[in-house]
Formats: sequence, structure tokens, C-alpha cells
Amino acid sequence: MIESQRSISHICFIGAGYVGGPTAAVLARECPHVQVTVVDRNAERIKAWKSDVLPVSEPSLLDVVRGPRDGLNAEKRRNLHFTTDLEGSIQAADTIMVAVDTPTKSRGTGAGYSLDIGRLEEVAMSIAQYATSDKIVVEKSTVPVGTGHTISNILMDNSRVGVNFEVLSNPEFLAEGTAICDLLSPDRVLIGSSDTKSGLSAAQALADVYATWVPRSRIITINLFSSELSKLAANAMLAQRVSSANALSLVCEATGANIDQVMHAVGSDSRIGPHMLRSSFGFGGSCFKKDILSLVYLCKSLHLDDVASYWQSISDINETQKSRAVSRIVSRFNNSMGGKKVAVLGFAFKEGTGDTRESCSIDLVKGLLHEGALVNIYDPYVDKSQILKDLGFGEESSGGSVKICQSGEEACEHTVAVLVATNWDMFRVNPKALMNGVKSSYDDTNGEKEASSKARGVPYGNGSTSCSATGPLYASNGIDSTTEIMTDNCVSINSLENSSESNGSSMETLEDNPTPISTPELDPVRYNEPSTGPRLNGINDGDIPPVSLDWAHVAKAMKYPRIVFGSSRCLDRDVLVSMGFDVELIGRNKRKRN
Ligand SMILES: NC(=O)c1ccc[n+]([C@@H]2O[C@H](COP(=O)([O-])OP(=O)(O)OC[C@H]3O[C@@H](n4cnc5c(N)ncnc54)[C@H](O)[C@@H]3O)[C@@H](O)[C@H]2O)c1
Ligand SMILES: O=c1ccn([C@@H]2O[C@H](COP(=O)(O)OP(=O)(O)O[C@H]3O[C@H](CO)[C@@H](O)[C@H](O)[C@H]3O)[C@@H](O)[C@H]2O)c(=O)[nH]1
Repeated sequence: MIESQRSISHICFIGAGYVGGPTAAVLARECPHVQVTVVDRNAERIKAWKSDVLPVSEPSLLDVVRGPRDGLNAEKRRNLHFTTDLEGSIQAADTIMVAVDTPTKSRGTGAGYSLDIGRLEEVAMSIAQYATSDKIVVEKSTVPVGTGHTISNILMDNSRVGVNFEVLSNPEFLAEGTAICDLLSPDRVLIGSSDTKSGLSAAQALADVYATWVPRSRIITINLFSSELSKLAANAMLAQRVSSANALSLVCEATGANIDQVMHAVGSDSRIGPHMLRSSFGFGGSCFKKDILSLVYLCKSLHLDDVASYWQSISDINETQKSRAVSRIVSRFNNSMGGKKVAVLGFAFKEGTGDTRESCSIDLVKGLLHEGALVNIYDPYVDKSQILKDLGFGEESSGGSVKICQSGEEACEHTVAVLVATNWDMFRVNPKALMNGVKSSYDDTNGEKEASSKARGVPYGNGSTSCSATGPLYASNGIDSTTEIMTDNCVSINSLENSSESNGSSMETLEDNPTPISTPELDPVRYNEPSTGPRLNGINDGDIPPVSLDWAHVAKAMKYPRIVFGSSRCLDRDVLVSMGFDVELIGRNKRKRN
């Protein structure tokens, strides 16, 4: 049993991925008195974490890493280390945070639904085998309910005599693209433990570490099962909101209602709130689908079939949304897409990241190819090889039906339809520039962005010193005042001492903030250049922004009927129609002018 009044001074993270790396870096930065070691079996990844070309792309991440890793912090102390030495790292640590991947099982019982905790079990075996002193073992990974007990059993059954373990659950809630802000200023930190004296003491010790920078009121301690279930439930409920918006978008398309107006009206009810209500081509990303399906599996295992069906329907609506989008385009061509060229702009699963896991673009492109279309794709934040891999092609084996383009203009050349699948700022219609007959460019909007961000007290510009909101960033083109609501939960990395005070959230309607807000103050990418290191796709500190799409050029380059299809977040129907485009918006019926 672990002694009470325990304190934590050396943490080992196992798993140096999207969660492990950034979480360890923020913890090391905020707690200079704690030694933090990050270990991974992937030597390439560890090498990259030791370099300035990090394997994970997140705004401001490099700055956060370099302080404690290179001794560039105020204390001039290095307390963040990356290594492949699992045995030594386990032995040196008093606390081990496990952040390995838990994908959906691909075979065996529960395949396609259940989370695969094999890597976690493997790590538990290693901890049991190498540990020579008591350890707190923390599940950072998203896991099925009951995993904590499984891990406890593995540790107890395989450890040395006299070595004790306490297993905690501490799920992570960061979203990609805003990871640093989310970690610095979390809505809550959840710590689950057993309710024994030693369990509560371990939970308290971990809470004390977080309390260095997170207000105590935001640190929630609950039981182990509740904590594990809360993570799955949070993702399921966030996805449920998106699916609700998307389900209603179909009702809007069939009636005279406008989805943006409806979601604005609904989200204005303080009991509902405005977040995660943007209709889209569907939610993507590595977590939502996998975690909902895990919840479905749990319910089925508990013989709660109607509950399982309820959660399943959220995933089903998401699939329908993607296939309906393809049908909507295809029906505009009398169901005959053979040989017709279509552009898909954006391949990442959301703006602000280069990650393509479960991106709706994959299904949109596959659906169009199935109909016989030729598809041009452009996303400067995603490597060509990644796109071809996601579509199931080898390097150049798409049979000519897919072309990965170097610019949005090239992608739209000779196309009959353009789908804006990721709401990148660069695809946004800039009405002011267009009205003035000026070529729209990213730089055109910088003055406005700067003014806007200053007004909101957000540092603008160099992504290495600032970051933006947690949660959805309701970027606005400044046109449809009913469409967007922005969150403003921003912190400056320069004023980290105050981060715990600065995490209050406020909402403003567009009228309060009529200028375009980009995705997090993005560290731009130098596009069209091959990636130079083992970094994942995405936005990297110090890169240069891509130029915005020149919609005037696109109007000339496309062929009749020049359909542009996407969400009103990026596309202003009136401006595009005035330029000669035929505009289809998610959740709007063109003929009813809603
Ligand atoms: N990506 C997100 O935004 C996010 C957010 C919240 C929670 N999560 C959850 O966190 C967990 C980790 O996700 P991720 O996106 O960081 O995964 P990831 O794939 O980016 O990273 C996992 C890392 O673990 C390493 N690893 C796997 N098995 C190992 C072993 N036996 N020994 C040493 N290293 C090992 C892998 O090499 C990899 O580097 C998952 O459960 C995920 O659901 C992810
Ligand atoms: O109103 C909205 C909000 C989001 N999306 C889409 O939903 C998906 C997921 O978006 P988001 O939640 O912002 O990104 P993730 O990085 O997947 O983060 C989610 O998944 C993580 C992994 O578990 C959790 O930690 C986070 O809390 C949770 O937000 C993306 O395709 C978005 O485009 C919409 O379509 N409409």
C-alpha cells in the first residue's frame, strides 16, 4: 500500500505521441521542481523530440518544449528528458503516466468497436517487471471502463515482492490544434482513484502537481470507473452535439430553415450553449468515432441494447452526413459524374491541424471516385503521400483519377464543382478584397486580425508566443451575423504565471467581433516543400502561411455549372453568386433562399 502524504518528484511518461509529448512538456514547464522523462519505443520519435523538428505539430509546442528540455527557462534547469530507456525511466520515476495509443480493435472479440488496450497491458507488464520501488501508475490513454482494475491485476501478479502500485485514471481532454492552450488552461482535470486510503492519497499527490498551474476548483477527484467512463461520455456527448446539428441540417435543407440561424437560436439558451453546434460534412479525428464505438460496445456487453443503439445512432448520422454530401453533388449532375472533374479543398480532419485520421475528406473523395469523378485535392498542411495512403493508393497508383495539387487554384482548374471540406482560413471568401477587385490573400486580412485580437486581449502574430481558444473556434468571415459565436478562452504563453487566472471563458456574438478570426494563431507552414523530418503533417513553428485562394481566378478557371459546396463558415453565398458561382451550403436550401 502506498503511504499517505506522498509527493511526486519524478514522472515518467510512456508514449511520446500527440498526448504524451505535449502533456509532459507543459507539466515540465509548469513544475520545474519535477523531473519529467518521456519514453517511447519508437526511436525516431524520441530523436525528433530531442530536435527542433518535433514529431507533433501544435502551435507554440516548440517554445514550450525548449524551455525545460534545453534549460532555457527562468530556472535554467533541464527537467524534461526524452529517451528510449524504458527500464531506467521506470526505475527512476515515482509516478508513471501511460499515454500509449488505444485504437479500435481490428480483430477478435469486439473488433470494429472495442478499444484495443494491448499496448497498455504490455506497458503494465514492463512496469511490473522493472519497478524496484512503489509507483503511482496513471492511465492517460482513453480506455474502456474497468481497465484500471485490469492494470492493477497485471501489476500485482507480476511485480517484485514488496513493491506496491496505485492505479489512477487521468484522461486527457486536449483537442488537436489547441493542445497547448487546452493543457495550460483546462476546463477541468479529472483524477479517478480507488477509494482506499492509499488510492485517495495517490490522487491527492497528482492533484498537487496539477495545482501548480490549474485552480483547485477545476481539479475533480472521483472514482476510477467514473473517471474512465467520463472520458468516453465527454467525447460521445461532444460528437452528439455535432451529429444533432448535422441531423438538423438535413431538416433545414428540406424546409426553409437555415441551420446557422437555428443553431444560433438554440445555442443561445444558456442551458445548451454554443459549442460544438457547427454543421459540417461530418466529424472526423482519431477520437470521436473510436470512443463512441467503445461506448456502444460497453453498452452491448452490459446487455443495454437500446442504450447501445442510442450511441450508435450518433456515429450513423455522421456516416450519413458524408454520403449525403456526395449524393447532393452527384444529383446536380443527373447522377452522372463519369469523367467530371471535382476539387476537394482541405484534407485535414479540421482546420488547425494536418492530421487526417477519420477525416471526412477521405469519404468524400472515395464517394466521388466511386461515382466516376476525377478528383483534384489540395491541402498545404498534409503530405501527398499521406493523402494517397488514406485513399488506399500507393505513391502514384491512383490510376489518374486523383491529383494532389500544389495550390487551390490548380485544384479548381477545369472542375465543375468544388467542395470546401476543411474550413481553413485560406479558403475563406474575403468579401472586402473581392469587392475591391483585389486578389484575396492571407496578408490582406492580417490588419483586421491584429486589430481584432488586440481588442480581445489576445496576442496576435508569432504563433510561438501566443495561442488561442480552447474548444471550437468559430471563425467568421464577417458576413452572416447569425452564423458564428466565438469563444475567447485565450492565454499568452508569455504570461504563464497568470494562466490559472486567465482561463475564464466568455462568448461574444459576431456583432461584437466583426472581423475574421483564424484558427489558433497558426504557426504557418511553408507549403510545396517536402517535409524534412519525421514530423507529422501539420502546422509548425516558424513556417510561412499559404496564400489565400483567389476566388476570382477560380471563377474563371472552373467549368459550368461552377458549383461550390461547403459550410457558411467559409463560404459567403451572396459574394460567390455575384461572382458567377452556383453555391450549395450545408443546411441551406438554395431554392428557398434560406
Ligand atoms: N490525439 C488526441 O488528440 C488525444 C486527445 C485525448 C486523448 N487521447 C488518447 O490518448 C491516447 C494516446 O493518443 P495519441 O494520439 O497520443 O497516440 P499516438 O499514437 O500519437 O502516440 C502513442 C505513442 O505510444 C507509443 N507506444 C505504444 N506502445 C508503446 C510501448 N509498449 N512502449 C513504449 N511506447 C509505446 C507509440 O510509439 C506512440 O509514439 C489514446 O488513448 C487516445 O485515445 C488522444
Ligand atoms: O461544431 C463543430 C465542432 C467540431 N466539428 C468537427 O468535429 C471533429 C472533432 O473536432 P474537435 O473536437 O475540435 O477535435 P479533436 O482534436 O478530435 O478533439 C476531440 O477529441 C479529443 C480526443 O479524445 C478530446 O480530447 C477533445 O476534448 C475533443 O474535442 C472535427 O472534424 C471538427 O471539424 C464539427 O463538425 N462541428
